Amino acid sequence: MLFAYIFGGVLLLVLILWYKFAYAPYQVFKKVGLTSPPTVPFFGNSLDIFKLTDTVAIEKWMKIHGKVFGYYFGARAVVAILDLDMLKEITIKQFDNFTERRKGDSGFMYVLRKKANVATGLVHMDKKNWKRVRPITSPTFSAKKMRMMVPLIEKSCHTLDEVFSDISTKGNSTELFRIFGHFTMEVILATAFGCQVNILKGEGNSLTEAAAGIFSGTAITGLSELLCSQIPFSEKLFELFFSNGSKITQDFATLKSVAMEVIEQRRQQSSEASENKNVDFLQLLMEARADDDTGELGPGSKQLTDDEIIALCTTFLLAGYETTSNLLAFTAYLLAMNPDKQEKLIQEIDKYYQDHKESSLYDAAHSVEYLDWVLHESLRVYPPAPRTFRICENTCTINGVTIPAGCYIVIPIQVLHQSVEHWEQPELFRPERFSPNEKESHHPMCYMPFGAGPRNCIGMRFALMEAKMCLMNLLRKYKFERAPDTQVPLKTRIGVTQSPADGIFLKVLLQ
Ligand code: HEM
Repeated sequence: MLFAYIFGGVLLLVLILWYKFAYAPYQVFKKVGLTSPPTVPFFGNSLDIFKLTDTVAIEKWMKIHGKVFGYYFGARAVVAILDLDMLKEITIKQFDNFTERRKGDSGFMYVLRKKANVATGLVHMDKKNWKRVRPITSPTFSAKKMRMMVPLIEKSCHTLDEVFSDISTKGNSTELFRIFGHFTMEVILATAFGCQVNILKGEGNSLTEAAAGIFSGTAITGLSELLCSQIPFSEKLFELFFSNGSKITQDFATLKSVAMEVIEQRRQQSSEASENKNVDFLQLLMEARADDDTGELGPGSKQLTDDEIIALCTTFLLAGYETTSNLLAFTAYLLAMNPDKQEKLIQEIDKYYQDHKESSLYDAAHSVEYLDWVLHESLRVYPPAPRTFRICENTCTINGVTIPAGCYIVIPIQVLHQSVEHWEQPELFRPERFSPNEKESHHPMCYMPFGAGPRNCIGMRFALMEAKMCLMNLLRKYKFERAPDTQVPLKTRIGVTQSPADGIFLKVLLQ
């Protein structure tokens, strides 16, 4: 009798587990007639994603299931969309139903932020808060405001020049991804945290260490999302595991306390003459700040709390540092591998300076058209953000496809950029694709390195300005050359961003 009870109990438990982890989550697409690859209990299709990366897995599934299909990341239902008209509906026309990108109030990063008391930044912000905060933040990225930050970027460009001068005399190949990483870290810490650091010259401090620590922590976000999708109490486990004393929690806390200190200092200096004022994101966001810092601002409020300012600056660091260093490193690689294109760019730069001897770096960087094409083509070949997401708020039907409420939509940027349907010989680096004549012939939705619609990358203008100034300064003097240890073809690592898997080894030569 006892045996029968135990057997019955075990059977019931197995049935419940099977229903919870192997059956119920995987009915979403069947109900609306969307095809999806076969699932593995608990994991859904995530094992393929861990093995291949989502970009490669989507390319593989697309060949079987077409331009719109579903897959499961753990228990999370994700719809992959490669149909350009549908993408336009989702990112632009029906934006109000697809405003959110990812659930900001779950996962490993959320737990860390919560522990360090750092609020959610723009990237993961929910619809209500995003609708209030984005319009306040957007003006800080206007062309006029960006220009005010030029001196901060120029400073790091000059230091980078010294580093390159040193490298070029040695004549051997150098790993450039790390160096560009130091450059973009310096720039973002100066512009977002108001802190002048000299990482390019090998000087670190608690802030640079904290920023680097947070980046190493993002490596486990995929696994944490899988657990959170299946097991609701996973966050509690993370909270226990990453105690207040853990390194990464401390790193978040360091960023917060540095930013808080700078805010306090600036407030004390606020009575000083306005020409002494620092102009950086922190300052611009502070000027949009509420006097009454209760944190209870209404939906129409045009002001930010201190917590929101710090969360935004942390987001700028997370979203802007690695993406821009990837762009610079990939561009250097592509120029070295395509010497004719590099030669043309150098000639265009020389020609510009012959006619404008006294030009500022900013003006030069924005006047040489070919540099713009080169960067756009580099972003097409190796998009630093290889995908982005939206969440479907209410069940809807677009172009005959029903998308259930709560589903994530993945926009596979990298796959779109490499599609033979949209690009002739997509594997070739051909900046001329972005000349005014050719540009018109592309559907706007097949190229979106900075995303699309009202929730696109807020830092696009800043990233392009920084990359242009950096390359313009370097290519006046130096050129990149393939070395015996340059990896061909280049292997990339696709995590939160796409980066060179083993660095970028190139020679840097004086022209
Ligand atoms: C080459 C460099 C960069 C690339 C390729 C890039 C790419 C992207 C992409 C694809 C998105 C998602 C857009 C969407 O879902 O439609 C995004 C969002 C975002 N990016 Fe960038 N980004 C870059 C640099 C920066 C910089 C320098 C900053 C800040 C200073 C920044 C801040 C942000 C923020 C805050 C968001 C979220 C916007 C929102 O949800 O309203 N990014 N970026």
